[in-house]
Amino acid sequence: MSASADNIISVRNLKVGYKDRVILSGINFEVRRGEVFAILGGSGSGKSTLLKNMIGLYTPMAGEVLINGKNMVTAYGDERLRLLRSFGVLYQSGALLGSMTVLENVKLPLDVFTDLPELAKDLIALSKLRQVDLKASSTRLPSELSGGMVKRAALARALVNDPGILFLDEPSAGLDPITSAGLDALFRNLSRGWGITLVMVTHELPSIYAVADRVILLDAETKTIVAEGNPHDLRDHATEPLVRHFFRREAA
Ligand SMILES: Nc1ncnc2c1ncn2[C@@H]1O[C@H](COP(=O)(O)OP(=O)(O)OP(=O)(O)O)[C@@H](O)[C@H]1O
Repeated sequence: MSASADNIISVRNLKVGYKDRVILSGINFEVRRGEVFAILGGSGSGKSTLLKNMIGLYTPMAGEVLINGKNMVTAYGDERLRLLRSFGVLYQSGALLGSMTVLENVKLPLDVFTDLPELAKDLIALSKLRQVDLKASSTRLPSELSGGMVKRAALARALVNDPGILFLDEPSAGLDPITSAGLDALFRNLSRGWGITLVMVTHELPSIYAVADRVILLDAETKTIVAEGNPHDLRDHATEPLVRHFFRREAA
């Protein structure tokens, strides 16, 4: 089997930053189909910047982001649109529209990208709400939901186009540990049960150990990746002080 057959995302020699300020360079890694991949690092190490460059919100200074073999950086027109539709994104805030019900929020991408009849859109959106265990709240407004429920509703919306890849920016930010653990279980189910590839930015160690198959650790000082691998292996076997410290800071 070729090394690339299982890779759904390849990041090659990526250099990212703002104006002429380089935040990260020499970034190389692969994300394997179906895995939960976490981008880790201290505050300001460039996790969100890397994610935003991967999903096409920013243009890298150099390098490639291949998604299903297609370069996100240079894709334009219909090819770019197809690439954008091949993944979902869960933003940190959830970004639900306050004046719309949960169901209407989840349907939004179908309104934009398809001309399906309303009934079909309702059925698809309801099936996604069931997938995240939120079907009973479909007629509620976002203001009537808890923080964890807002995340689930936003997740249903990110899943509504049946993406093969889901990008998540700090999905547990601001949630209590129990709600956060519930979301982790949902992420595991999306990966193991539905075969969706998850790429998440996080610094919640319990979540990392609970769901991530592989991780990269970014470092603001050297502006690059300082460790890559399974988080349990890195915790138990890493010898570099910086890496040991990151993975053991809260571990028993
Ligand atoms: N829009 C922007 N314009 C200029 N500089 C930015 C912008 N966004 C982030 N930065 C800078 O880029 C660096 C990396 O920020 P980034 O938000 O990617 O880090 P992070 O690892 O996600 O941090 P955190 O965990 O605190 O969210 C920081 O020095 C930050 O000040």
